[in-house]
Amino acid sequence: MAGTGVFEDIIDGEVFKYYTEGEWKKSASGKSVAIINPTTRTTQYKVQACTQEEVNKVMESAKIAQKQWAKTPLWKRAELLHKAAAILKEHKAPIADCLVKEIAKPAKDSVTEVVRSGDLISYCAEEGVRILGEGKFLVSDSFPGNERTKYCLTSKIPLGVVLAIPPFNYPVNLAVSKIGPALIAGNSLVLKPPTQGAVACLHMVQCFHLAGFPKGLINCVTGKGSEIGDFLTMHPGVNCISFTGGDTGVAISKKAGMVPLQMELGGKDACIVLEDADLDLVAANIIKGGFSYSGQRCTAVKVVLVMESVADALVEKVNAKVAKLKVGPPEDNCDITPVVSESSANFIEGLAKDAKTKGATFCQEYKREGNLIWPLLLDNVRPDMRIAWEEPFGPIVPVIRINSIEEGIHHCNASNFGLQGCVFTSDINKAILISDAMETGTVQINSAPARGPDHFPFQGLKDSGIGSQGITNSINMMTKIKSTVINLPTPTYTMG
Ligand SMILES: NC(=O)C1=CN([C@@H]2O[C@H](COP(=O)(O)OP(=O)(O)OC[C@H]3O[C@@H](n4cnc5c(N)ncnc54)[C@H](OP(=O)(O)O)[C@@H]3O)[C@@H](O)[C@H]2O)C=CC1
Ligand SMILES: O=C(O)[C@H](O)COP(=O)(O)O
Repeated sequence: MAGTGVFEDIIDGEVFKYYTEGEWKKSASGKSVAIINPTTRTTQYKVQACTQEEVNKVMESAKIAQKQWAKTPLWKRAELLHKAAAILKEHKAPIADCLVKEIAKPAKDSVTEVVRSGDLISYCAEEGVRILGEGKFLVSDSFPGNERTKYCLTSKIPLGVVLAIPPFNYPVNLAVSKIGPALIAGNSLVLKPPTQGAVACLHMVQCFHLAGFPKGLINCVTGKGSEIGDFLTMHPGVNCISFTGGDTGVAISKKAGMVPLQMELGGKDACIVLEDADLDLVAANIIKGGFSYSGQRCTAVKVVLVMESVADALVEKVNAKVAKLKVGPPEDNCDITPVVSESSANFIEGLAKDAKTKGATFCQEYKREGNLIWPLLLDNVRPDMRIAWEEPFGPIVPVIRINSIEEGIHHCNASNFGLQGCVFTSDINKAILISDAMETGTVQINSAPARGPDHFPFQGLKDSGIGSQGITNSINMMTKIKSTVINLPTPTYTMG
């Protein structure tokens, strides 16, 4: 039950509090934001609608706490992160239950997300101690015309206050993928969780609180992004923004000040299938890649580009697997659960209707009950259909038949997105050539796109993002370089 046991402090009546100064607080706004359960379509939880004044205080608190935290030994930072990871995993059940109720994530996937998040935090701690524990030592005479009279010591220092904004579909995992690197690098953290997923995030924040992090170091403000978001991202107290979500990120990148940005945005991940592909493997990966969590993954397979000669056989195999997908509530661990909101379901429906009007082959009847949309494979999709280019973020996968590899690569690269892609073939030489030609941050060979494991670099090109995530890259992105140069009166060379 949310807000009970070790989590009882985070709620007041029926409204969850926000967190700053090491305390759970009620907002002076007197307003709350309802979190609608996608399955029941009724209000499940309520969180505070924080005020701008409260954001100002949070930023000041984070700034003060960061100065002290930057003087905390790396091993101590890591120790606290390991504690938080252990507490998070210890309480995976209530946090997972929040995910089930807030974002209709299947129960077992919800538990997996929380455990994966604990593992991510611990890996952050270990990686941070390694990479932040070393710098560079440069000598001047490696540059022409110089004697060895200068020693340059460089180190990675924190940026200051990191603003973390995760999306609804991995509210815990994509929060800690920002929090862990920020903290181990010596930064303080202000988290603005997605409205759908906010209560799971607040429970996660309580785990950091119980681990004993310094007051003011970690803060969590709640409220609709459309209401409080701009005030946060344009706040002068912010020294770095790490955002994951949709087009909102593009708007933020135009409003933010002179601060480092880490943006993971939308995707239209293409799955290119060659004639020599293992079609059983392909079909299994289209199901896993295209329909997991009802397609609400930025790395979902979002368009299949299959050689005409094997298209019929592939579509038949995929349809047979679609028929076996369990559709229903997340509590029953169904494969296909309600999408996150009515607006999302309406958007998906619009794409399906457009495809229908323009002549796509519906391999299944379109069916929807509330936010629950039955899995749909669309064959004979053409480039004039919206589904060929737009990101449904739903259980609908378009198939475009191609007659050459070049045609597949062209469609993939004509997209404004460039997150991931995948190619299925038994010829590794062709796979590498195609991977090199695909303008995406990652190409998976003979498997569906995926961000995990979380220590792999993860980046979007073009409209899919700025910078690179993955634990090591995130830690480095949340630091800057400081140089100290020692000037000697006369040249000296260290002798053996
Ligand atoms: N590349 C990646 O790794 C991922 C990309 N995505 C993409 O995100 C979309 C779906 O996720 P979704 O959560 O709906 O994305 P949104 O962009 O709508 O929201 C992402 C986050 O931004 C917040 N937000 C909204 N408006 C503002 C604002 N003006 N300023 C600051 N923050 C704001 C949201 O808060 P609130 O919920 O209160 O509106 C939420 O926490 C899809 O396009 C998907 O592809 C999603 C996950 C991962
Ligand atoms: O935002 C997303 O959808 C996630 O980055 C996908 O992560 P996964 O590929 O590990 O499920």
